[in-house]
Amino acid sequence: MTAIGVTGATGTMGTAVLETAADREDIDVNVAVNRGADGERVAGQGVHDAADLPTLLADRSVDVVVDFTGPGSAIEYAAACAEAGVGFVTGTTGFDADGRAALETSAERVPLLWATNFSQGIHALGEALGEITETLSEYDIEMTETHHNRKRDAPSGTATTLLDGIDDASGGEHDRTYGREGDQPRADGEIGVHVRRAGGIRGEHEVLFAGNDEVLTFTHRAESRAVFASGALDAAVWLAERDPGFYEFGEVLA
Ligand SMILES: NC(=O)C1=CN([C@@H]2O[C@H](COP(=O)(O)OP(=O)(O)OC[C@H]3O[C@@H](n4cnc5c(N)ncnc54)[C@H](OP(=O)(O)O)[C@@H]3O)[C@@H](O)[C@H]2O)C=CC1
Ligand SMILES: O=C(O)C1=N[C@H](C(=O)O)C[C@H](O)C1
Repeated sequence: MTAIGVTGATGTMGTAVLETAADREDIDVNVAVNRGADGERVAGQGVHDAADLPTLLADRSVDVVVDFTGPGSAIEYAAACAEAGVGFVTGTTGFDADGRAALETSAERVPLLWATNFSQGIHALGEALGEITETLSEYDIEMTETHHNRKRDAPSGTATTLLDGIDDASGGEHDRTYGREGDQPRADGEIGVHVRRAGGIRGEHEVLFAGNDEVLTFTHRAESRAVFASGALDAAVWLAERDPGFYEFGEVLA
C-alpha cells in the first residue's frame, strides 16, 4: 500500500487524482491540501490549508506527494517534501530553468519524478517521433496543441517535451516559430508551434511531417483527465520504492 499526499487538491487535476485514488486498492490518501482550503471535501477527503503541509507530513505517514499545481507552488511543495523525506511526483508544467534546477536540488534528498504528461500514449508518441525524425530528416515539421480555455502556460509542457525530443533525435536545435503573421515564409529547418485554447478540451497534440509530396500526422487526444491521474498514481507507487534522485515517467513504464 502506498500512502500519498495530494497538493492542489481542489484544482481540476487534484480532484481527478483524488477521485481516481479512491478507486484504487493500492493507494491510501493520508493528506490533501490546497492554498486557503477551509474544511472543503474532495472525493471524501478533508482538504487542509497548504500552509500546514510541513506539519501534516511530519505527523502523518506519507510516502509520496502527488502535485498538479503551478510552478511556484510545486517548487515550494517539493522543498517541503525534501525536508520531510517524502517522495514527490509532479505533473506541473511551465517551469523556467531556475524552477527545474530547484526540483533537481530537492531530488538530491528524496526521489522526485516530473513528467509533463502522464499518458502512455504520449510517451509512446515521444519514442516514435525520435525514429520518424531521423528517417524523415528533410521533411518540414509543425506542432499544434489544443487545450481548455483555463490553461495558463503556452505552449504546453507536453509540446515542449516532444519538441525537445525531436531536437535530440535530429542532433541539433530547430528554431521554433510561435505562430505566423504577415509576410513570414517558412525558414529552412524551423518548426512552427501553434497553440489553441478553447472550451474544455482535455489536451490534444498533433505533430505533422511534410515533404516529398506526402504528409504524415500523429495526433494524441486525451479523452479524460483520468488518464493523467492514473499515470501519476502509478508513478507514485513506483517512486515509493526508489532512492533519492530525479526520475522520468518512461522509467515507470519500462
Ligand atoms: N503532467 C500531466 O499529465 C498534466 C499536467 N497538468 C498540469 O497540472 C497543472 C494544474 O493543472 P489544472 O489542475 O488543470 O489547474 P487548476 O487551475 O484547475 O488547478 C491548479 C491547482 O493548483 C493550485 N495553485 C495554483 N497556483 C498556486 C500557487 N501559486 N500556490 C498555491 N497553489 C496554487 C490551485 O489553487 P487555487 O484553487 O487556490 O487557485 C489549484 O488547486 C498545470 O501546470 C497543468 O499544465 C495538467 C494535466 C495533466
Ligand atoms: O493543462 C492541462 O490541462 C494539461 N497540461 C499538460 C501540458 O501542459 O502538457 C498535459 C496535458 O496536455 C494537459
